[in-house]
Amino acid sequence: MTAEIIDGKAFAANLRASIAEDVAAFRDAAGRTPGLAVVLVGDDPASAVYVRNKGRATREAGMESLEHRLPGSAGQDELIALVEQLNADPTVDGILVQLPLPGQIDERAVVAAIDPDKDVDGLTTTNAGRLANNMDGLAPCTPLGCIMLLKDQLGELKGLEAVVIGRSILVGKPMAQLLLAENCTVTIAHSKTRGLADVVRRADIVVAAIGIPHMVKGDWIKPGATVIDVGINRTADGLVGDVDFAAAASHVAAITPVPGGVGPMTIACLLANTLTAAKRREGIA
Ligand SMILES: Nc1nc(=O)c2c([nH]1)NC[C@@H]1CN(c3ccc(C(=O)N[C@@H](CCC(=O)O)C(=O)O)cc3)C=[N+]21
Repeated sequence: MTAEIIDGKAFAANLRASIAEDVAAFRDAAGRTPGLAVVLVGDDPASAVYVRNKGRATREAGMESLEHRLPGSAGQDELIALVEQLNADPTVDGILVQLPLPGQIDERAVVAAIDPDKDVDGLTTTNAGRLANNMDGLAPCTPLGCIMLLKDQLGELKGLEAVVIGRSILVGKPMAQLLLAENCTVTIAHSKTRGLADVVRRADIVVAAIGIPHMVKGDWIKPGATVIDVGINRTADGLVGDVDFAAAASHVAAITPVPGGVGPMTIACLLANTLTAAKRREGIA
């Protein structure tokens, strides 16, 4: 058996094209263009590349990209003042503060300042609470993209055993919530989980979001399982995921590659969330 390689890049390209059509319809209905503000503090080169890619994708979808840069020495009050200015700006539908932030800034305080209805990263406690309560809100982009790939691959997810490895606020926890909303039986495993290999062996769906290159071994994964690899690790061998891809690919049903899997979906879902936020602000379904 050879695994199907899930083409996240192609799926994301289709999604972006369909968002671009919806953006055009939004512009006709609302008489304005949806806007995404991206805030970058400092000059970390990897963050600068991500921000540039997000800006390009935003414009390609026909939306306005507003980029704000603050020096790495910026204070927390200065950053929060910028967030509040963006909250009040009627042309801004989505606000993304690129993480991580420099050490002198409390990320939690900055995220808490974002208007939850513009929180296109889904990081505020309000949006986490909405997700936990099955209310309309904005869910984090990476888990949203993973769910789209899983539904496309498997159709109905009801009753499947899903194991999420990782419990971050950005990926692991919201991923588990979204899988639960799809009626999966969900286990969240993490660095302190005992017998991790045997926990993972139960899974029909494995979502790996640990941040350790090739930590998940091929023989941890049940034959015929579907594997979503969220890891993006820069190593001497280039960009690799959290799953030992070659070993898993021999017996799983389907697996996302790194790069070209989840990463492009994250950016496409950021655009989707921005359009969702804009429609809600305009009272368009
Ligand atoms: N507030 C905030 N929100 C984020 O969503 C956020 C963030 N901060 N900080 C950094 C991480 C990282 N991130 C990625 C998005 C897309 C790719 C992506 O498209 N990756 C390509 C490869 C890119 C490459 O070659 O480096 C792929 O996997 O195919 C990767 C990483 C979003 N992040």
